[in-house]
Amino acid sequence: MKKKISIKKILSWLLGSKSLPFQYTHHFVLLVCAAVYTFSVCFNIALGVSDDFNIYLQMGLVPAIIWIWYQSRWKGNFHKMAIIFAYFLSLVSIPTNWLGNGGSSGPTYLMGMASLIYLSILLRDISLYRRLGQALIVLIPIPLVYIEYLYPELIFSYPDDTLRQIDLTVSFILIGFIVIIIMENYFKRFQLEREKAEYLTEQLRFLSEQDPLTSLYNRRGLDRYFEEKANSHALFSMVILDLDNFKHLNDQRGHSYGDEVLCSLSGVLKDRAIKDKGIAVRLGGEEFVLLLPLNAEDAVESTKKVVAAFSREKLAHGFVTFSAGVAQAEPEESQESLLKRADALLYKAKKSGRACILM
Ligand SMILES: Nc1nc2c(ncn2[C@@H]2O[C@H](COP(=O)(O)OP(=O)(O)OP(=O)(O)O)[C@@H](O)[C@H]2O)c(=O)[nH]1
Repeated sequence: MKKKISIKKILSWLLGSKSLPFQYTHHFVLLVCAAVYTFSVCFNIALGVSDDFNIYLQMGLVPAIIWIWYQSRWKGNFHKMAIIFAYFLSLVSIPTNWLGNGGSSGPTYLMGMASLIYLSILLRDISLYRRLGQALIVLIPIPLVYIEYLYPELIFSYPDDTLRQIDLTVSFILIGFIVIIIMENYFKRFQLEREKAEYLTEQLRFLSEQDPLTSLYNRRGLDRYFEEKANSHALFSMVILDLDNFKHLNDQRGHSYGDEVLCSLSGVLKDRAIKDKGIAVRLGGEEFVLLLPLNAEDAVESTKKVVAAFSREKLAHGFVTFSAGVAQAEPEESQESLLKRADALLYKAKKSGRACILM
C-alpha cells in the first residue's frame, strides 16, 4: 500500500494532475521522449545503426526535452511549450532522424505519423499552430526524399538488412506504445468531459423540474412524467389537492407560516408518492397533484392516508384540511383532459363543504 502511494506521488510530481489529461500526457510523452532518445543513443552506438552526427544530436536533445518538460510542468508554460515541442518534432526531430537513421528506409515515417497524431491532439485548441504543424509534418518528407534522391551520400545507410529490421521493429514497438498512451489519455479526457456534460444536463433538468419552495416536481416535471406514463399505456390516476381556506390562514398567520404548511404537506405527499411509486407535484400556490400508478379507488385510499399523515404533522396553529379530486386516466387521454376532470371533482369537493375527496 505504502509503495503504491509513493509511486502515485512520484507520477503526480513528474506528470501533474490526472484531472488535466492533456498536460499529464504531454509531460509523460516528453519524459518518454527523453528516455527514448537516451535509449536510442545507447542502441545506435551499440549496433552502429546511426551516424555520429545523429548520435551527438540525440544526446543534445535530451536536456532540451527535459527543459521543455520543466517549463511546462513547473513554470506553467504548458501552451507555449506544447507549441515549441510540436514544432521541434516536425522541424528538428524528423529531418535529423531522416538524415541520420536510414532516410526513407528507416523508422522516420513511423515517427512522423506519431508526431502528426500527437500534434493534432496537443494543439487541438490552437487552430493556426495546429494546421501549420500538420502541414509541416505532412509535407516535410518531400524535400527529404528529394535530398535522398539527389545526395544519397548525406543519408546514413544501415550496414546490413538485419540491423535495419531490428531498428524498425524496436522503433515500431516504442512508437506504438507512445501512440497507445496518447490515444488512451485522449479518450479518457473525452469521456471525462462527456460524463461532466451528462451530469450537468441531468442537474439542469432536475433543477428545471423542481419547485424551489417544496422541492416537489413542478409543472414541467409533471409534463414529462405524464408523457412517460401515457406512452407506457400503464394504468394511473391523478389526484388534485388544494388546501382549504389558505388565503385566510395566510392573512391570519402570515405568509411564512403559510410556507411552513405548504412544506409540511409537501413532505407528506412526497413520502406517499415514493411509497406508491408515483410522483408528487406542486402545480402552483396551494395546489398539488399526485400521479399514482393506481386505479381511482386505490388512489382515493392513498389520498386518505395523506389526510391521516398530514393530521399527525406538528403544525404550530393546528390541523389544516384540504380537498381533493381523483380521476383515473382513460386510454389515450391527454393531460389537459385528465387535469380538467380531476379539477372539476376538486371544484365539486370545495363546493360541497371542503375537507373531502371526490372521485
Ligand atoms: N404562503 C404562501 N401562500 C401562497 C403561495 N402561493 C399562493 N399562496 C396564497 O394561497 C392563497 C390561495 O387563495 P385562494 O385561491 O383564494 O384559495 P383558498 O383561500 O385556499 O380558498 P379555497 O381554495 O376555496 O379553500 C392566496 O392567498 C395566495 O396568496 C406561497 O407560495 N406561499
